[in-house]
Amino acid sequence: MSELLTTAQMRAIEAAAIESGRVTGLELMERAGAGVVEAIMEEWPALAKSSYRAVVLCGPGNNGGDGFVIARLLMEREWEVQVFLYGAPETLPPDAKTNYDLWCRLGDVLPLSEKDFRKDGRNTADIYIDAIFGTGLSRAPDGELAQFLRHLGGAGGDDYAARMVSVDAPSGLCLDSGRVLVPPPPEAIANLLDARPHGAPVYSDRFAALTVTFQSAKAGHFLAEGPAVCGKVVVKDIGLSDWQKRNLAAKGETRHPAKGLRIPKLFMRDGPKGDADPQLRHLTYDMAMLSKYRGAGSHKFTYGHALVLCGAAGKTGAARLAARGALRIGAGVVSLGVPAAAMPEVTAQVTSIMTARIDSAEDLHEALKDSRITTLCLGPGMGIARAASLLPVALRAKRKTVLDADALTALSQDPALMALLHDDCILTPHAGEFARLFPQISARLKALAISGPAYSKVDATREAAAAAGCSVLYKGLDTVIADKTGRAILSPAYYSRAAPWLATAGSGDVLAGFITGLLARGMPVLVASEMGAYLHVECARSFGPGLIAEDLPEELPKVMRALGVA
Ligand SMILES: NC(=O)C1=CN([C@@H]2O[C@H](COP(=O)(O)OP(=O)(O)OC[C@H]3O[C@@H](n4cnc5c(N)ncnc54)[C@H](O)[C@@H]3O)[C@@H](O)[C@H]2O)[C@@H](O)CC1
Ligand SMILES: [K+]
Repeated sequence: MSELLTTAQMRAIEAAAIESGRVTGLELMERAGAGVVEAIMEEWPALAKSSYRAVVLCGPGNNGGDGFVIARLLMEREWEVQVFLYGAPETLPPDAKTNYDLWCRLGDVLPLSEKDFRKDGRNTADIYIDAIFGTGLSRAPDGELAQFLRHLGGAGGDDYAARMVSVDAPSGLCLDSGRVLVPPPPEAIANLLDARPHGAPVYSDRFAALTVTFQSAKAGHFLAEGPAVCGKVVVKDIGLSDWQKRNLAAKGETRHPAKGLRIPKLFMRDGPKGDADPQLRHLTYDMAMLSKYRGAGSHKFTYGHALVLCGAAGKTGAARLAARGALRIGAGVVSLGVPAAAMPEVTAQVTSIMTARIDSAEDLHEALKDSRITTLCLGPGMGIARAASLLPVALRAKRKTVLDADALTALSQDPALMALLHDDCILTPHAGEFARLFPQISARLKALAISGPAYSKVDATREAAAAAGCSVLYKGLDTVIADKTGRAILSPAYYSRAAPWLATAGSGDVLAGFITGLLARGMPVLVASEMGAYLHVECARSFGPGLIAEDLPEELPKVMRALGVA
């Protein structure tokens, strides 16, 4: 598990390092600039072999300072370098000003305007360095600056992305939320053409080929539009790990010792955003959890009995998928709670999964007298009316409970049901279900972002979990899982973990099943949800294109073996 930092945390860590006297801001800036040059040469080895032309676009803060360092280091490699500066040199912060002065001994600086850039910069460089804004972006750029950034982002038809290297972030991207703060052109707002998710039809897609960030990735690289605009993200160590660790330890948090164990690449950050002194917590889990609940000679009920409530005849596939997922991931026993009329259909399709006739709330009440049923799953293919009628009994039973699909719609229609949610529930909405359950939170997330740090999917999921009084897994390529205390985990299916073929009918049902199975094995809700989401993507990646939902549970044994699960 690696942590994502917020921009405030990054600033705090940098400040602590500088205060310690062991490193100066100027040294950090030099390391950052050198890290970017190194990343460029690693990405395009041919560029290391000769001298080329670079255009470096510097902004008014320390991101711009990094830009001056990069310009100087490239010139030392005998590159031809053209530098533009947005803003006045006198107002640069001290370290950036020092590097500006150093650069001025080597070359010119042109004021950054779209006109000058078009004249002197456009299409003339092998590499463009975008060092306009990094973690300090505090509001939506406007006027000419916004227009220029849109131009860089491809709005005018020029495409710089293949040669663009962004320092820390594509300028205009909020590194806390992954939202592009650059507003759409006025005419697009006027015409309400702003139809893209997160309200930013701004950068045509990819802004940069490569984004080089420092010390640790930031949440914005993985959320919302971040992955689309960043290209590839490379993290360069600038020697702040001592302070990063101390920053965490100071909060009384410890990292789980992952001795020799393979830790899945998951990203997590914690603590209320915007805090002067935000918290980062480590979730103490690793893949050993998957082995932990499997002991030789144990009885099947040791691993829990999960009950998946099934829908009407003709609609039972979704619950069967969930049940299969729960069984494959290691629940000891999985039963489907089936209406009488659907029983022939279900029994014709399942073998190791048991069935129980559950037509009514009374039937469910009876079934739950069996205390060995530790976990419930409601929603997939259930039908809203059946979900609404079974939910009161299911929720009052206070078992570990996964609520998906129709159960979420039923919940959203009845505040009395929402009030029954408890600590051991996990809601797994996609964006549409999330909007039905939490309309105000969803509207805030979709609104045009005008200041940074912008409201993020992490914020929204935390707020939803607090409002619902249980855990929430907000699905998407940037899945976020949060519990009501604010612990949050980002489980992205991006970059090296991209699995576009996971967007297939029934895939969400299998995810609900995976989480159900892990809960049945005794894992805490947040851990089960996170691991379920992680394994879900791993199964899709392992299977590859052509995947259908049925394949996901069947891929699990291979994935778990590869992860070293005993
Ligand atoms: N934090 C760290 O540990 C390090 C940071 N470094 C660099 O420093 C950057 C952060 O520097 P800063 O905090 O100076 O922030 P930035 O350089 O990202 O931007 C801040 C400047 O932009 C202005 N600004 C913000 N939003 C604007 C808008 N919408 N329109 C016009 N002006 C706007 C601010 O007024 C300020 O002048 C990082 O992204 C990174 O590139 C590196 O030098 C190395 C170490
Ligand atoms: K930048």
